[in-house]
Amino acid sequence: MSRVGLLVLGPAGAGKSTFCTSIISHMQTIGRRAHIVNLDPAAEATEYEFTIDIRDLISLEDVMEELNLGPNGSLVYCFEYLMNNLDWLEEELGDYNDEYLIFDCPGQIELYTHIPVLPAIARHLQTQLNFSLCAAYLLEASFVIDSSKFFSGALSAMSAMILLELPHINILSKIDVIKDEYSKKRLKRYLNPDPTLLLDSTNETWNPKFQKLNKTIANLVDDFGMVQFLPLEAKNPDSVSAILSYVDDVTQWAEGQEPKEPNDQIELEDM
Ligand SMILES: Nc1nc2c(ncn2[C@@H]2O[C@H](COP(=O)(O)OP(=O)(O)OP(=O)(O)O)[C@@H](O)[C@H]2O)c(=O)[nH]1
Repeated sequence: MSRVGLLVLGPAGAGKSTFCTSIISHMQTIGRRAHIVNLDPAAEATEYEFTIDIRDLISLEDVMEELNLGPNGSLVYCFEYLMNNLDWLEEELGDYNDEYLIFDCPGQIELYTHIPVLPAIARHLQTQLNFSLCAAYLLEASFVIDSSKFFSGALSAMSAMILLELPHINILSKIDVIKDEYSKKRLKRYLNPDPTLLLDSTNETWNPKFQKLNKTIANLVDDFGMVQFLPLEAKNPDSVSAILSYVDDVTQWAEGQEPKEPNDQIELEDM
């Protein structure tokens, strides 16, 4: 039986660590064992202790100080160091066989959208350590409910999806922040959006000379089927549970364990 791992990705402040701790709470409630693997060498303490912590291998502060690098260069160095010391990760993961491992990743999305370090680590987890992995890409709902920002968010999510080549779900986080009726209506439109329709409102506000480019991007997003986002309110156990059951479906479907394509949309009313 393979081990299950969820890679939690997304820009800084999208709510990744909060989501990870909410998963642990949920798992405790349903009597399933889960652990956080912290892959952020600059992480701050969270409600739950990290079971495995990259900072036991290397810390961002040390790299910045010793190599005189800035924060981003140091982060890349830390990941390359991890890549060259995968036996450390292998040893740390050794004892957790039938448990759920949640990999909390750094918010510097270039680690999974530009350079192939995290994809290489994911590949190692799959091929050498027998993991079934799924990637959850978080974007803040309040950021995305604007057409031009939607496209930039969707492109970053798509870039991660293409580089990682993992079963992938997109999540709109912090939906509880969206309170007024007008924004709630907009949110619904963005959970299962039609990129070509969103294009119309983008073109209204953008310089006409970009219309052809906007159309090409909308078609690209449409073609890749990057059109579904799941709503998340991290402090709402029903919301976390709905996402985890979706993750299970996506992972099992990708593994060919269940001939069922997970395409049922989680409705805001379900939560
Ligand atoms: N209202 C609300 N706030 C949230 C939610 N999830 C996270 N937050 C808040 O958003 C802020 C950032 O959350 P984090 O979980 O630290 O975000 P992160 O993506 O791990 O951030 P980095 O580690 O910097 O990449 C914190 O103040 C959280 O309390 C949510 O569902 N609702």
